[in-house]
Amino acid sequence: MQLRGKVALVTGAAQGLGKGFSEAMLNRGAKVALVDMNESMGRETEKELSVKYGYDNVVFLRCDVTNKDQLESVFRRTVEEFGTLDIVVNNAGVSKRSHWELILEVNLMETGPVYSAAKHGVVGLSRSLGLGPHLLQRGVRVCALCPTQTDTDIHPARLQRDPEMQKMADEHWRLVDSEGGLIKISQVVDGFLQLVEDDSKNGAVMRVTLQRGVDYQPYGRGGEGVPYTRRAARSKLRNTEQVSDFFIPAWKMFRS
Ligand SMILES: NC(=O)C1=CN([C@@H]2O[C@H](COP(=O)(O)OP(=O)(O)OC[C@H]3O[C@@H](n4cnc5c(N)ncnc54)[C@H](O)[C@@H]3O)[C@@H](O)[C@H]2O)C=CC1
Ligand SMILES: CCCCCC(=O)CC\C=C/C=C/C=C/[C@@H](O)[C@@H](O)CCCC(=O)O
Repeated sequence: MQLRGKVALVTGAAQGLGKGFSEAMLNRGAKVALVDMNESMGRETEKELSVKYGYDNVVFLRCDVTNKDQLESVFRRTVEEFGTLDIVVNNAGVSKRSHWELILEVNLMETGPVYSAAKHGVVGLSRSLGLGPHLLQRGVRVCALCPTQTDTDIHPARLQRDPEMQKMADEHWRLVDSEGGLIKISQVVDGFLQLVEDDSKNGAVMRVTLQRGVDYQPYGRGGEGVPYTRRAARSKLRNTEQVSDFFIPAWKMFRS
């Protein structure tokens, strides 16, 4: 997909990876709706990117993605603002204090596993949507991008106000060091652009790591997903057994 003239909606776009993805698409001639719950940082980013890429090409829309009404509204407003919507980047993720403190209050030890379980859910959902027949038939691709530890504010560097938090932050940084440090946002953005621009990638799960750079998570088959073509979409509708690795067992059970 050529990005020039396309319209994208990016959640969590005020900073970090979301801002990086937004800027990369603007740089290639797309228009971007920056969606974020952090109004002050969102406005700052809107101003910065508007000055660089044109006021007509960038808009900030405040939204907490956990609020269904707000989320529906930003989709509507993006189309009102730019006339259409081609790309959605579901990037918003919990960051820093509010969520960390909430989770820590509940149970310090649960933080890692809960985060990891939630992210596995996103991968499963993306593959299921991408490889299923319904979106494919409409020409919609869905992919997941899994970067390793990246240099953004999500890391608990500043949680050093009490000893427990300090301990957790130390453990976190030990893990990061053992993996060779943080990867740069620009390296993840390079992977992101490949995923968006290459129409043959659908249901794919891209990894970006220090060790291997950009590669794809292999699955039983179709690790890089299934190329989108109208023919593939039609054949998928005829042969539902090909739908996805996740869907197949349930489908077989249902038929027997
Ligand atoms: N930085 C890293 O090492 C990695 C990050 N990720 C994921 O990438 C995504 C982006 O992370 P970073 O850029 O590192 O984080 P970040 O903390 O730098 O930025 C996250 C942005 O999302 C926004 N946000 C959070 N909750 C929101 C909500 N409910 N509604 C709207 N906006 C919300 C925040 O205001 C912030 O602007 C997250 O989903 C994260 O889990 C994945 C792998 C590695
Ligand atoms: C203690 C819980 C921390 C949870 C929040 C974060 O740290 C934010 C960072 C988000 C995701 C980090 C993912 C890291 C993955 C690496 O462990 C993994 O990519 C290493 C893979 C190495 C390889 O396969 O070559």
